[in-house]
Amino acid sequence: MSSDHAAAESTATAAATDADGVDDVVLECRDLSVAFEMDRGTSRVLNGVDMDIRRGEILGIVGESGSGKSMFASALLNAVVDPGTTEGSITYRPREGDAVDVLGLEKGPLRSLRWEDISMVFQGAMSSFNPTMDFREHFVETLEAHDYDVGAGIERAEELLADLYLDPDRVLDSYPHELSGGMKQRALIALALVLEPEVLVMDEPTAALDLLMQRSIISLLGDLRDKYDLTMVFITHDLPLVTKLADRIGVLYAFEFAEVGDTESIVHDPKHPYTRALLNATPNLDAPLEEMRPIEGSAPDPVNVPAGCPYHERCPMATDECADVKPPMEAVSGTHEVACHHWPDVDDEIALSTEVQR
Ligand SMILES: Nc1ncnc2c1ncn2[C@@H]1O[C@H](COP(=O)(O)OP(=O)(O)OP(=O)(O)O)[C@@H](O)[C@H]1O
Repeated sequence: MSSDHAAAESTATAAATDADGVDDVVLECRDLSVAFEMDRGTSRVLNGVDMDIRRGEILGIVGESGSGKSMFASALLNAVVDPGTTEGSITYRPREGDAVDVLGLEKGPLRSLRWEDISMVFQGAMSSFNPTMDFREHFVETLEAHDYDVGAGIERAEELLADLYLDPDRVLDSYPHELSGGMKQRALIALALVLEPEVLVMDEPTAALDLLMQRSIISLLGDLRDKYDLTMVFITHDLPLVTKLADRIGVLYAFEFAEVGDTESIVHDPKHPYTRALLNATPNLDAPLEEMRPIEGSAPDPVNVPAGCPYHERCPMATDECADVKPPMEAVSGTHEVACHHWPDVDDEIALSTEVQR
């Protein structure tokens, strides 16, 4: 790691070094911010985020609605919509070749990077299929637009569709309205992988599906990661769902990471009061209903994030210090970090009422 990176190691990045000390980072975000200028002020919808995404991992990103999850996903691909501005840096380190400054790319190379290196399944993307084209035409169009060999690409599409437990011939010859939601979503994942990207970013990919289909797609994603050596970023508001898949989890609160750690630590030993609240508010079929605690208050407005710790107005542990001083990210362990002044006391102060099943 170069010296300019070393300075940031005390932030969410240390948690990206695995137990063996391996530090093979595929996407490195530093001081990443997204802002929109509004009549009533600057809306900072991602606020100076540091994150290292390790090659081959599945990173889950969770948080309430409006916490900045989709903005983080869009920023990773330098795909924030106008008039939003993205600042900071994102470095993509391919397996082979030079590092790429994602935010500095011109239009053409950025377009290639987006499908060929870092691919994305956007929220609600299922409805973006062209209803007048069958799935074969969708695959061919994507392959041709990137100058890929169509024959070889369709073979890969067939393999991917089969990996996703779909009948390749049937899907390729079907129109979007002829497939169920679960089948369409799997076809979309195959399309996102047809150009052999190294990283797949998924924003709420299973939100529109029933519970059973969600669970089966989750297990298929794990298989795909292993087979194709993928790195995945899985964005969701559904903490129990992501614990079934992710190696690490980043908890976003008010456009910043409140806590980042290996999944075991986040689920069984969370140190941020917000993560505890999120877990305690999580519906769990095995837990008694009276143990569920909705999170009181509402998420901050991006134009008016409170000073100090952004969570202090909702936090049962907040003190004057929390209102005045923003807590830095601190290491709980080599794979777990939290931004809270009072994390050493959280075990005594906020009980975990429900046990999330992994
Ligand atoms: N085009 C836009 N212009 C201005 N503000 C926006 C725009 N798109 C989103 N925002 C704001 O950015 C903030 C973060 O939104 P984002 O979509 O990232 O949240 P999220 O965590 O993904 O929520 P959800 O789970 O509801 O999708 C929100 O306050 C939202 O209102």
